[in-house]
Amino acid sequence: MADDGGEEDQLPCFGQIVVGPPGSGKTTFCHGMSQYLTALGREVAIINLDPANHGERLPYKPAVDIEDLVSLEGVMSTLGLGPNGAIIYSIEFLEKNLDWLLDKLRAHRAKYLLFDFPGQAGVELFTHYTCIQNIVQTLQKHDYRLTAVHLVDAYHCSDASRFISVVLVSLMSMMRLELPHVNVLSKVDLIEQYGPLAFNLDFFTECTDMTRILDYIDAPARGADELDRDLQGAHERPQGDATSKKLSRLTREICDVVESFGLVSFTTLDIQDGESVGRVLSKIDKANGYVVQSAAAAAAAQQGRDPRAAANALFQSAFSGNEADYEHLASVRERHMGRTSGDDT
Ligand SMILES: Nc1nc2c(ncn2[C@@H]2O[C@H](COP(=O)(O)OP(=O)(O)OP(=O)(O)O)[C@@H](O)[C@H]2O)c(=O)[nH]1
Repeated sequence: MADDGGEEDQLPCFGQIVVGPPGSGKTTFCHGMSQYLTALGREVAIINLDPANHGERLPYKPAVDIEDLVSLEGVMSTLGLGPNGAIIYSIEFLEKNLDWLLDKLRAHRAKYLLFDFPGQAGVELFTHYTCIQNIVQTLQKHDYRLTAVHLVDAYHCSDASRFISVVLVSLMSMMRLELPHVNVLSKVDLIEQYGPLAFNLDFFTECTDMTRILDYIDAPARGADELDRDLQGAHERPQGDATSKKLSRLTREICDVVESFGLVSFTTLDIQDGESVGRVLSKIDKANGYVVQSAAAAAAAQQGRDPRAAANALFQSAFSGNEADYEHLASVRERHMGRTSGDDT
């Protein structure tokens, strides 16, 4: 069934695996990204692999829906599992029935695919189970060229401990999925609401100097001046107990691990801002090679004056070059952060 190798199976198929913690904006991203891609002239199919996502929770109409294979409510009532256990069971059930998915996808091979993965139970699914890895590897074997898009709510920048945790989860998802990877700080339009950040936004997007954030543990939403005052006061206070010393050593080690891999960095996203979505897409296209394929197609179609190929070629030239990233970060700071960031690094 799955390995028949019809003619359409010979063509590579491009897409995105959208992952991230619960509420990070995955479903909204799939919906917004599909609208953006459609406007660019790409035909899109959204594949809903989150069994908890159905009915009114879904803003888009999925081309393939895991609900047609396994019902979350059915699993919960039949096996007496809670929501997390039922999601894990459902994804493992999908892994065992991958032919079902491959068959469903066959009708959409000519389209650009967006896979909406579950967030609930998401961390366990990556750390303790191999089902998502196996699903992704099988798709790759069938020439699905995918970029993992890992969304993290920008809210986590407002607290040092939380930020270290999400960076670690991002690193882990990069290592476990083994896909081209784009990490995204979502909902950046809300960042000003969380109060002053300890550092400029570039600190959180680049993640190159993680150990500097250690001083801000348990000191959320305070600027550098305020923190300096507190740290001076701390010298006069008795040292913390053995547990907190161990905890702070562990946190330092985690930061060292993240830094020494040198893999994690983020790009920012406001899903309602087309320019912001376009920047994220340009990174995704570079990561999975779509940009190369589409350039070749554009060149081939130029003689035939295919308008879709021309639009894609225009898109590429508009979003090539790293200078644009710096300009974009500056514009995010100006629009959404005002003077809320601290240390001017
Ligand atoms: N302001 C703002 N809100 C956003 C953005 N992206 C998502 N949201 C909101 O964040 C909430 C959660 O978004 P979802 O798309 O449901 O998140 P999810 O990751 O799919 O959630 P789970 O399926 O529970 O894992 C919704 O209320 C969205 O409207 C954004 O860029 N800006």
